[in-house]
Amino acid sequence: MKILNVDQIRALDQATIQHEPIAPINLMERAALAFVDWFVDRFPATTPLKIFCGLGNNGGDGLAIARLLLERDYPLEVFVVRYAPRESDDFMHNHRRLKLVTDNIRYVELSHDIPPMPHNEVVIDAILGSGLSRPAEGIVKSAIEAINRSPATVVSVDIASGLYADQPNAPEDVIVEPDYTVAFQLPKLAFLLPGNARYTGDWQTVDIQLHKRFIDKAPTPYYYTRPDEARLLLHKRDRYAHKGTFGHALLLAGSYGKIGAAVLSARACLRSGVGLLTVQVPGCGYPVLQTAVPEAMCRPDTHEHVLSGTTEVETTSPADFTTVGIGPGIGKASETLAMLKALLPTLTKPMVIDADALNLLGENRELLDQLPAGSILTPHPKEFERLTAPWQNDYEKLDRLREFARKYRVVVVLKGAHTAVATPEGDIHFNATGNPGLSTGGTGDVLTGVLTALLAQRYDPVEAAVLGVYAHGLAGDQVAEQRGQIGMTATDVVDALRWA
Ligand SMILES: NC(=O)C1=CN([C@@H]2O[C@H](COP(=O)(O)OP(=O)(O)OC[C@H]3O[C@@H](n4cnc5c(N)ncnc54)[C@H](OP(=O)(O)O)[C@@H]3O)[C@@H](O)[C@H]2O)[C@@H](O)CC1
Ligand SMILES: Nc1ncnc2c1ncn2[C@@H]1O[C@H](COP(=O)(O)OP(=O)(O)O)[C@@H](O)[C@H]1O
Ligand SMILES: [K+]
Repeated sequence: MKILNVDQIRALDQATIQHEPIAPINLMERAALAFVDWFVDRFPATTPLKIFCGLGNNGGDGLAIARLLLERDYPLEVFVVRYAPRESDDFMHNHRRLKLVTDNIRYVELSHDIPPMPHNEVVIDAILGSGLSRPAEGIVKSAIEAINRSPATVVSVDIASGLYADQPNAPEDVIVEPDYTVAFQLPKLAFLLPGNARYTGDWQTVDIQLHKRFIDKAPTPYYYTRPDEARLLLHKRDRYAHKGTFGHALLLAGSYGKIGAAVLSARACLRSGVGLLTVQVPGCGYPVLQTAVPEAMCRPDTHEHVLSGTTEVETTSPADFTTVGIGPGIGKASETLAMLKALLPTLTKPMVIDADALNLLGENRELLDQLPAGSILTPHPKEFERLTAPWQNDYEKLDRLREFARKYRVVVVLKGAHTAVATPEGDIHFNATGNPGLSTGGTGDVLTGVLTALLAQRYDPVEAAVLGVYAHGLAGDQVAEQRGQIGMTATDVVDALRWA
């Protein structure tokens, strides 16, 4: 699913109006109906409502929503926040329509016009939408502050009032902090950024049948992966396949005290369809790995505590494996850095790089040029910062991410809520699955195993990253459903991986 910027959304609106064709006021009605369909499923018709409307089209939506909810017998009051002398045409049209069915419209011009909003009420926020062009001030600011102070449940129409859809807000900006946002058709880029979590609540999109061909043609670097889109990426298994079909992966993982990372990664790799797996661990990890993961072959490093790259019995060289995954639990010993330096120039096929392997790259940036094209890097934000430089805000972070992926021709999986997968072409795919239960040690090691398995099966690296991140988050969601987020462990996530 594409994410469009505000100018494109405006153009999309116009394209729908012209090509369908549909009158603007009827498109607004369709949007209001879609909101109301969402709303009535969640809040019974006895819920007292206060609907705050601005003077633009977001306010027009609010007025139409008010009329449609009155038809469904909700007890409600409408508050028009009158911050300017100018109203949009469709606002005025809906204002006239609403006045025909209720006298309960009040005007908020001064602070004392703002009503109390007790905890049993629902507030619908339709003050400002995607047309926000400057920070909220005056009575708009006061209304937003009052909404945020109130214990009522808040639902924002299209986007929280005061939040920019595709550019950074200043830290001092006053923005509605909703419990829910119901957005029209497409998510806004702002919804996917960690700094905006307070300003989106639980957000959803509702379909208002905007012009599909316009969306298909609109250029954008930003995508949001829906479950059906992710599932389409899954390769079918050939009836006559054998284990060679699914590749032989080499995982370089673990150090003294962190052999568990190697175990988790190896188990996840095996649960993600790899044909054969060899794991190289420091000598001390050999009995652990052979016992915990009997399906994997194990080659012990000659070094007892860290990876140095040499093995007792010289076997296949890393370059001869279908792919290599490196990083979970490896630490940053000088021997391990030496191994990485020797390894990179020998590899040509895309590989997976995680954890301390990324930190070693950050400290030895000349190595970045040696990464095989199409490799997948899986930093969390701190690791990504070590690879680049600190950023001022989430938008700058996205720019960094796109630049980095383009410059080194790699796929960067920036982990966290709505993990962002940046491609060598400079696109970013945001993930929809996962939950804060995954914020527990070892889940990143699991992801490395998953991605290594997909590269071994010869998935295109971008598809591997998008699909792997989706499946990993989905496993986390399944665990959360069965046993809750708080008790989730990385092992649970491995066991919940499903590929169907
Ligand atoms: N696109 C779609 O698919 C559909 C969109 N729909 C709906 O339309 C909404 C977008 O509508 P919109 O463009 O009228 O924007 P909205 O935010 O309501 O008001 C802008 C006005 O407010 C003003 N203004 C700006 N900042 C301000 C501030 N801080 N304080 C005070 N004023 C401020 C601004 O002033 P100006 O910048 O012109 O000076 C302008 O006059 C969208 O979110 C959705 O709800 C649906 O109905 C149908 C399908
Ligand atoms: N709040 C969250 N929502 C969704 N996914 C999350 C959240 N917190 C963490 N995760 C996921 O959990 C994993 C954590 O990886 P990482 O930080 O490397 O941990 P570790 O190194 O301990 O395994 C990543 O895949 C990340 O996307
Ligand atoms: K709003």
